[in-house]
Amino acid sequence: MTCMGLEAWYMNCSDEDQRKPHRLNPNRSVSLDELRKLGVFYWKLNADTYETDPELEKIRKEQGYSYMDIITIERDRLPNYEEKLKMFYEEHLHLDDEIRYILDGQAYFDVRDKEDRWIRIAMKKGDLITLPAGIYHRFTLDETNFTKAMRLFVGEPVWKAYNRPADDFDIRQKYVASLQGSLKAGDSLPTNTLKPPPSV
Ligand SMILES: CSCCC(=O)/C(O)=C/O
Ligand SMILES: [Fe+2]
Repeated sequence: MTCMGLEAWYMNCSDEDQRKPHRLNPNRSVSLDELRKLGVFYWKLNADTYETDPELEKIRKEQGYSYMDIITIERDRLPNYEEKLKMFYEEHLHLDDEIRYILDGQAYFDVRDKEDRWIRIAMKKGDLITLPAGIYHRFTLDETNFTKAMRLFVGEPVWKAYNRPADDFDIRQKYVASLQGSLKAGDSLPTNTLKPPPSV
């Protein structure tokens, strides 16, 4: 299913090249609503005007995304390309939200659903996505082997990734509790569940 430009689906378990789509047969698509329930949020923007885009400015202000840089992921442009791609595709979590805006090219983010199944999210130019702190996920280029992405962060960026298993982290436990709707009074929610974007 295509939803305002974002397409996501459940993955098969084949050992084929990670850059292939890995769709089930028949395909089983995942809606924006289902992604939102996992704490994954999405905006569609005009990447051609990202330097002056008031809509991006508004999101950054509202969500507190004070930091930004741009990463180009391509064999001859990214230092230690192979090593980094391998690292990005290891299943991991972060202690903070991961916020990425695709300025050019395309790529996949994979996230685990509540039953620990992989969902593949196809990111295209103009897609801005936020993955909540504590969600297990990974990233890969697709068969076009190129993407340019803006990385956004609240405050000073922390890129540290914790590979699975990382279940003992407080943020992981809070994330899992938020999925089950069992947060206790006084617990803080993963950031994005507090600040959902307007519907797109
Ligand atoms: C598109 S930025 C590279 C991927 C990355 O930083 C990360 O943490 C993937 O999960
Ligand atoms: Fe990550």
